[in-house]
Amino acid sequence: MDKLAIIGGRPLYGVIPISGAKNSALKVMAASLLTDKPLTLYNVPRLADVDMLLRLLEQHGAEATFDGSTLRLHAKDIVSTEAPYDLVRKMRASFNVLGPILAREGKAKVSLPGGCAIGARPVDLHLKALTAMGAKIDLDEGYVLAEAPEGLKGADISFPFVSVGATEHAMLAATLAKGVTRLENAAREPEIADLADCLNAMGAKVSGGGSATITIEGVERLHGAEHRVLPDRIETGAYAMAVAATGGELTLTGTHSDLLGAAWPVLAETGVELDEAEDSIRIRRNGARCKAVDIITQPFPGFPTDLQAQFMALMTTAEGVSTIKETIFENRFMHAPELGRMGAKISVDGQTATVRGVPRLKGAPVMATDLRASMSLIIAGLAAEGQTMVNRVYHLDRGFERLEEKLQACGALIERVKE
Ligand SMILES: CC(=O)N[C@H]1[C@@H](OP(=O)(O)OP(=O)(O)OC[C@H]2O[C@@H](n3ccc(=O)[nH]c3=O)[C@H](O)[C@@H]2O)O[C@H](CO)[C@@H](O)[C@@H]1O
Ligand SMILES: C=C(OP(=O)(O)O)C(=O)O
Repeated sequence: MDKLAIIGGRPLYGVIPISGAKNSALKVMAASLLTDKPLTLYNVPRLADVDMLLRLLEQHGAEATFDGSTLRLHAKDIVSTEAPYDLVRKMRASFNVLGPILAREGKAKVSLPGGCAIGARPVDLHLKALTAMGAKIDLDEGYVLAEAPEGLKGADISFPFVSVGATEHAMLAATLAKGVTRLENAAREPEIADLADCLNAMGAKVSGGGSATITIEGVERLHGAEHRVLPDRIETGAYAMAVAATGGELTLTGTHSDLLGAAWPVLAETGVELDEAEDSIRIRRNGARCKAVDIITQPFPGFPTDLQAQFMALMTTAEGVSTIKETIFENRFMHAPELGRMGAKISVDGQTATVRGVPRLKGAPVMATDLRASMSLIIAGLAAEGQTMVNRVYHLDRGFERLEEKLQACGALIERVKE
């Protein structure tokens, strides 16, 4: 298992190009199963999760060609309606092939999903949405068996709470349903609007993507299209927090501040200097320590749960006491004890962590527990005095494209140790 060795305590200076968003790329890739015509996607990040989903799509019959960050997918025929455990268990988004296969073929058998172990993460809202559209759903030996031999039909679906995955799943399935589907209390994450744009380019009739009410008028068939994946807001926020922690100045290109929702004003409150141009943002901290700021994770446009771990790393050396409340996932503080190994003062009580800032962390061996937690350890390692060894970096490879290369170009001493 690879490790990352970091010698910390150096400021970051330079330019980091932001990749396409993993959490959008995976959903628009699943959309390719809705049509027998080619879908060309630009700005697709080369990540372990993308490779894993490609293997799943190929198993269903899609042909895939990757050229740089351009991915061409062509699911001319669906040769298998079954998504096996081994290809679905590692990643949440692979479950979203269920809706497209069911909508196109009238049946699907998909393993229950995996993904980061940050909570129970049931899929009841996904299944209720598909059931409301007329699917007959059974669970058997860890698989969801879904049938809709006459096709799916439009439905009014009101989600009891916001779910990104369930909103996307319902949108994907509803594009080919007979009649109109209305989603209430839909997730408003930027990736939802991106998926709606991609589906519309394919001939779907989706309106309201990115708002709490989404309407999908079903169409007979979808066609080929080209779509550019939006920038990764979590990668953007993570590098912004990295330079806030180490000091220095980074320009992040191919991204913009609107994607960060509440994380942008929160960063400003910590005292870092923020600037933005049309297609880039600049973050600078020289001298004074960051100030402690309290946050509560919320669905977009609130502070994203996927940046909570990275923000906690920043707060470990801030001036003052910060409280961090996690409201989306019940088990997403696994980085706290790891940060503690480096001298961070964090106490966790249920869903709230209290971080008492210390002037400096000290490098230590630490264990990455999930994707975003891993990035928090990288940030802490970059800011800490001495060497940090981050174990289990395969989590990072799921979601941060060319991480070492991007950081090395800005002066970080970070190396992959192959084992
Ligand atoms: C691949 C991908 O895009 N993953 C993102 C997606 O995950 P994901 O789509 O899994 O997250 P959801 O928004 O669905 O989850 C929100 C909450 O709803 C619960 N829930 C969800 C569905 C359901 O059927 N029943 C249920 O109870 C979850 O356990 C969680 O507590 O959004 C999360 C919230 O922004 C991000 O952290 C993940 O990075
Ligand atoms: C939690 C994440 O991924 P997944 O939903 O696949 O576990 C993530 O992207 O932070």
